[in-house]
Amino acid sequence: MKISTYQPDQSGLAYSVGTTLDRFIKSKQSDFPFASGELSQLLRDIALASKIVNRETNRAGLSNIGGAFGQTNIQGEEQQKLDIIANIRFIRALSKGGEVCAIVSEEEDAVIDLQNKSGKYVVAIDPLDGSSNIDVNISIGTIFSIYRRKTQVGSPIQKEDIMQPGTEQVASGYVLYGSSTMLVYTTGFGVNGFTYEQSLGEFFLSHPCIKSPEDGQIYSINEGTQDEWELGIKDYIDTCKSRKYSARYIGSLVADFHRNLLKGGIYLYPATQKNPNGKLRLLYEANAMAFIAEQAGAVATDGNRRILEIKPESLHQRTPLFIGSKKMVEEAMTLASVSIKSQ
Ligand SMILES: O=P(O)(O)OC[C@H]1O[C@](O)(COP(=O)(O)O)[C@@H](O)[C@@H]1O
Ligand SMILES: [Mg+2]
Ligand SMILES: [Mg+2]
Repeated sequence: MKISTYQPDQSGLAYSVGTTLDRFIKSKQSDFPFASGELSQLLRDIALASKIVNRETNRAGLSNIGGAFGQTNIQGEEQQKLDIIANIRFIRALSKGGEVCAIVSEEEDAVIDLQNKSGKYVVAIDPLDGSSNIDVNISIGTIFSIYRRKTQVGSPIQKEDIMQPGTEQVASGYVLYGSSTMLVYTTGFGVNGFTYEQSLGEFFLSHPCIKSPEDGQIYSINEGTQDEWELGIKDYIDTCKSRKYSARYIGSLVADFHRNLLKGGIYLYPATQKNPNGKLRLLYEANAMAFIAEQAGAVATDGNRRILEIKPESLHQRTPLFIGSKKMVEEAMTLASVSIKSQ
């Protein structure tokens, strides 16, 4: 009887592509000396909710879940039905999972206190990112930030549990509902991407140890607001154009960020007259992406400082966001500061 010894994947990567998310989370627990499995469970809860939202987005055109919901959120934005559905699905999964004590959501005016006496974690979430693209079958996403609460577990939720700078995140990530569905996250030990295999209902490791190129030739900005940009931003975009860089703007932060993270590029959403503090929200958009960016060797700033160092003052506060390849963001910021000095 012939016996051949199994030759495991020779890629030399710590984790062979094809590892399930579950196994990966389990194996990464060793990164945390005092790990008790709660963060792992929380990541699984987010993955579960994203599978359900993925199903809803895939069939949005078939069922009556496309279109507006007929009410606006605290930011005055018209909520889409899928915004509401995603919000409900994630809140339900996080509350059922039992690891979370409070949730900050783009679609909720106030902090949701889950009355969970044993929950250690606070989650800030953008249940559906890129809402303007929902009904036109363009990539959309979900963005999440995870913090450990600061006050005693079981005690009433305090401001200090919620208003934490991005440097305090224990994990962050996003789900991209695109031509394929991906979950990309970090726990502070690098960035890994998982692709959803619909027929098996599993996320598989497809992009281990993501590193963002230091430089790139892609810029992502809504040029429709260029008359309102600071001089330096205009100069930088003109420089990109003079170098024949590619303009790529999907209008979904998750999708624009993901492309630029892998290929090299910069996403810019500066202050405008309509959004004097920028458009993106610090707690559940900018912080999560900034943590991922920095863990992948990229950069995220509001024009003056690291996004992660901003001390939050209000739940839905906005911030200008310049995020992407190190050399590109640094150059954009240099031009911006030069123009400010010359004014
Ligand atoms: O339409 P604009 O002004 O270019 O803004 C697009 C940006 O706004 C957002 O849609 C805001 O996120 P939401 O869709 O979650 O509100 C980002 O995804 C996107 O990058
Ligand atoms: Mg968003
Ligand atoms: Mg949203």
